[in-house]
Amino acid sequence: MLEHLRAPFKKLIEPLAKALISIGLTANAVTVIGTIGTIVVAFVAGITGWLFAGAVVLTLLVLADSLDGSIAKLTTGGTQFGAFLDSTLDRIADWALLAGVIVFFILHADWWYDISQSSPDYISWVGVGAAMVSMMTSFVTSYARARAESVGFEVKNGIATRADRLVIILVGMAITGLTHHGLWLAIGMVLLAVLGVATVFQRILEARRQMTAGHRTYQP
Ligand SMILES: CCCCCCCC/C=C\CCCCCCCC(=O)OC[C@H](COP(=O)(O)OP(=O)(O)OC[C@H]1O[C@@H](n2ccc(N)nc2=O)[C@H](O)[C@@H]1O)OC(=O)CCCCCCC/C=C\CCCCCCCC
Ligand SMILES: O=P([O-])([O-])O[C@@H]1[C@@H](O)[C@H](O)[C@@H](O)[C@H](O)[C@@H]1O
Ligand SMILES: [Mg+2]
Ligand SMILES: [Mg+2]
Repeated sequence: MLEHLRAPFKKLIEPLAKALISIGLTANAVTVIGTIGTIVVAFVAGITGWLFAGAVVLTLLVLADSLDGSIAKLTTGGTQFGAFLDSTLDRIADWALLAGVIVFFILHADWWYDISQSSPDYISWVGVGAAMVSMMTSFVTSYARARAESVGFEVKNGIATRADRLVIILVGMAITGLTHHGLWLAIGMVLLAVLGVATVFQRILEARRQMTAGHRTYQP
C-alpha cells in the first residue's frame, strides 16, 4: 500500500543522505549500522517496556534502510553486493522488531493490561501468537519475491509489503507506549498476521499467473 510513496519519500530524505555522505558514511556502513541499531533498540524496548521511545528511535533506524539506497544512488550508483546486503539484513531487522514485540508481551503481560479490573493475560498470548505468524509471513513474503526473481519473474505485489508492515509494528508500539494498553499492539499484531497471510497468498497466485503465462518480467 505504501510502496507508491517510495519516490516522494526518497525526495524528502535526499538532503539527509547528502549530509551523511558529507561526513564520510558509505551506503554499506549505513545498512549495517541501521540493522545493528534496530536489533539493540527492539530488544531494549521489549525488555524495558519503553515502547513509545523505542518506536521513535526505531522509526529513525528504519529510515536508515531508505537512506542507504539514497546514499548508494548518489555515490556508487548502487552495487550488486549492496542490494544483496540490504535485502539480507532487512530480514534480520524484521526478525528483531517482531522478537522485541514478543519479548514485550511475555515480560509485561501483568502490568500493561489494566483495561479492566481482571488481568486479561490471554491478550498477551494472542499478541505472541499473532507476532509469530507475522514473523513467518514477513519472511515468506520476502522469500517469495526473491525466489521468483531468481527465475526471472517480478512478484512484489501484496497488501502488506515491507513499508506497510513496518508502519503497523511501529504505530502499534507507539500507541501502546502512550496509552499503556497492550491491547493496541495486540490488535496491530493480529492485523499484521491477517494481512501477512493474505500477502503470501497474493504473491503465490501472482507467481503462478506469471509463470503460467511464461513471460519473464524480471531482469536482475
Ligand atoms: C520521527 C519521529 C516519529 C515518531 C513516531 C513514532 C511512531 C511511528 C509511526 C510511524 C512509523 C513510520 C515508519 C516509516 C516507515 C518507513 C519505511 C521505510 O523507510 O522502509 C524502508 C524501505 C527501504 O527499502 P529498500 O531498502 O528496498 O530501498 P533502498 O532505497 O535502500 O534501495 C535499495 C537499493 O539501493 C542500493 N543499495 C542499497 C544499500 C546498499 N548498502 N547498497 C546499495 O547499493 C541497491 O541498488 C538496492 O537495490 O523504504 C521503502 O520501502 C519505501 C517506501 C517508503 C514509504 C514511506 C511511508 C512513510 C509513512 C509514514 C512516515 C512517518 C514519518 C517518518 C519520519 C519522517 C522523517 C523525515
Ligand atoms: O518483498 P517485501 O518484503 O514486501 O519488501 C521488501 C522490498 O520492498 C525491498 O525493496 C527489499 O529490499 C526487501 O528485501 C523486501 O523484499
Ligand atoms: Mg535500503
Ligand atoms: Mg532494505
